[in-house]
Amino acid sequence: MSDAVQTEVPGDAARHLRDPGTGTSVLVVDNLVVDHRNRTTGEVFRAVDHVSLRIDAGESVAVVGESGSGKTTLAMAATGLGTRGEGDIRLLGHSLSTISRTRLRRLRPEVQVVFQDPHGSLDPRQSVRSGLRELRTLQPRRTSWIDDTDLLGRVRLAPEILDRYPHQLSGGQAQRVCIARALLMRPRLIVADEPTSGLDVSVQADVLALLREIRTTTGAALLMISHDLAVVRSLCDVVHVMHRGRVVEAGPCETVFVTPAHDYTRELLAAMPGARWRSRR
Ligand SMILES: Nc1ncnc2c1ncn2[C@@H]1O[C@H](COP(=O)(O)OP(=O)(O)OP(=O)(O)O)[C@@H](O)[C@H]1O
Repeated sequence: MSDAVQTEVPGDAARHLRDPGTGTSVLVVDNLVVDHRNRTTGEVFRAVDHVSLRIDAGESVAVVGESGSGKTTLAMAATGLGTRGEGDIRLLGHSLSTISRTRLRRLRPEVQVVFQDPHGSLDPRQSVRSGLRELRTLQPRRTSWIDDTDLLGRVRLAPEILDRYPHQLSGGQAQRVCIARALLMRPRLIVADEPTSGLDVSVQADVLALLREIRTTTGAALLMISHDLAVVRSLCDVVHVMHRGRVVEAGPCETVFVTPAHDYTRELLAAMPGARWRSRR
């Protein structure tokens, strides 16, 4: 597999993609193409168009772009959770095109996804406690490192939450429960798909701080999907800017936000002036 470079990724920003793999990559995506077919008309829509990216252990990588640019399709295909597509994907050292179903199943707990709608991610019929019990039954060894009370403490929730059902939780509490469930699995990669956009502004910063803390304390890599450059700025090392299925610019956040090379990135930044960085030098 080559370390493919998007030809349209400019100058220094491409360096991250050109660097040879260090052997510690949790995810390497090479030239991914994903098409969606409209079931009624049969029309094919290219949602991801020859995209490459790499996430090393402990690294925090963002994919930004407006709604419909293909971010979620990319993340789901790259982690083996969505439409497979064409191209080479190596997840935790395994090629998704040749991996056996059994091995992929074993790999699943290593990749945890936190979605935009926390209530939609939780089973409404299960209390928090019974939801955690179910995960523990499925993965007894992996989950034995922490008890429920300490786990909730890690996401700053009181033990009383254990006996609540999803409808009895605020959006922020429900998202913390989702993060706790992900954390329980001791994942090597957390995919956060717009994890704060469904939440009140007042709790968004808390959830971001929590994700940052979890990254630091567990060493898990993070793939952050967002249309919000301020969120990316607060959490990520590297950003890939997606536009109509293609990565138009990629590189360290500071480089991309201080000296954006592509018109589309400049438009995104102009729409959100607070996200623009001044050089730290
Ligand atoms: N299952 C599907 N079938 C057909 N088209 C799809 C399917 N899933 C996504 N699409 C289309 O693919 C394109 C990319 O969608 P995707 O959800 O990946 O974008 P996104 O950047 O994550 O957008 P959003 O932020 O709104 O979720 C969109 O035009 C969407 O309508």
